[in-house]
Amino acid sequence: MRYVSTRGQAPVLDFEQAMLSGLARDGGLYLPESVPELTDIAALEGLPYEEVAFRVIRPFTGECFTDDELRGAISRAYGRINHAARAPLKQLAPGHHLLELFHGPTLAFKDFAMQLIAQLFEIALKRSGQRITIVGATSGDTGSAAIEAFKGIDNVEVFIMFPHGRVSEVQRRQMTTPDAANIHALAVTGHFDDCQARLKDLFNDHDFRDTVGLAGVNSINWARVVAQIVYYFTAAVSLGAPGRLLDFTVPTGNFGDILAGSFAREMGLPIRRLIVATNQNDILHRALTSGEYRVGTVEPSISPSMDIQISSNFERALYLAYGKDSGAIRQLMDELKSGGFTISQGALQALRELYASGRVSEDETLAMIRTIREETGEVLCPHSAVGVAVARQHMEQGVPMVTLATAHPAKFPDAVEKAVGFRPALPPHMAGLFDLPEHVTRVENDTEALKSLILERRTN
Ligand SMILES: N[C@@H](CCOP(=O)(O)O)C(=O)O
Repeated sequence: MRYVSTRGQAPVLDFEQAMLSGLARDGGLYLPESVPELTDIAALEGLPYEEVAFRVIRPFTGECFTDDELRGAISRAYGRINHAARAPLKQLAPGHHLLELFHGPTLAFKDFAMQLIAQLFEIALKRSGQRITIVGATSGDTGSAAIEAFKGIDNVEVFIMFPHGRVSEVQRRQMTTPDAANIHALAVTGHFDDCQARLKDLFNDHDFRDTVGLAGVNSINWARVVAQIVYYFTAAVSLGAPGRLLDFTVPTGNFGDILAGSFAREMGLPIRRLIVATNQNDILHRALTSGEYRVGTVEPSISPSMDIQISSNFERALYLAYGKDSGAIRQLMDELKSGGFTISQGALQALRELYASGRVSEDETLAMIRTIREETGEVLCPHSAVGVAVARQHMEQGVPMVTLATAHPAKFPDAVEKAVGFRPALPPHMAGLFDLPEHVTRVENDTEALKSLILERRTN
């Protein structure tokens, strides 16, 4: 299996090289050259999550990992998800199902990919003896998942940038309280897009990149996306796939999770539509409805993990919609530097054949948390509530809808309390979170300052 960059000017790599590279050297994102078809989808019915994961991921890894290595990594990763089904499906209403992705150690869907790639990184680095520096940008959930997955792993130093004052207190404490020598939490002055832009600056400085052995664990890393394909299969098969069409609604910020759904469809899963659910930071909804991808100001919201305007993985969706024309993608990404671009009619039509979208205000999000609590007793996190609200706008008779519940409500107690009048309890393994000392460094939104800090702090 070979991986190519969306911008067409970086070396073609295998899975392990693409995983360890993160961003391609031409600034693009890696994608598989072709997508393997999963032939016997019906046979997945009733299999343990780990077995489905192996069957879905295996075709993407090529010769990079033996079957035993991959099975071992999967089993260690998902052994940490605190639910027998790993990604349980709950019925919210007739025809509407919630896919709970928050039973992992950091209570967000990010654990599904992060736990696995940490295992794969460890195998690869042990083999090569290479030492790497992971730098990540987070609006709240990716950072804590990365820290939890990579803390204490040999040969890996981790720096996570989060926007100062713009993540929930639980998310911040998850990143600042781990006391591991290889972890560095950085509170950046600015918003998530600033953090992600600085991250790309670091990758695009090839001298710095090579000096520190830079690696990325955001969903710019293809390995993140591939691990997230799995739960589309487990959910769909338990609802009757491949014999039944279905829709998924995905709370969306950086477009990685929903993009994974598009690959599940390419592999043969009968997904009719993937519905992008956004909060007031609605660039994706605006792009899909108007064809104009124009960057606005990032507005803080009660669903902070989706407070994103420049959605990294949309580049992969555009590459596919433009018929893999990397020249066109280079041109669009150039225009993005001055604020945005117009999607061509052909590409927009291709995108709309698969994606629909909706936007939910802050009040609608709170109202949906309340409504679902009243109707079902379930308490949703604000991101999942955005998803459920948009899903309800798009439901069609006879087509089951699955909404991804991306985080546990206890990560966002202020928003939940505002909606339903109480603060959900953290699970027992996180009970001491508010008593632990925090370790965090304040950093300006400045690439050179970041480089100096990383060079000074790294021990590898
Ligand atoms: N919503 C994310 C932002 C980064 O997304 P990623 O999927 O590219 O890592 C977060 O919570 O950090």
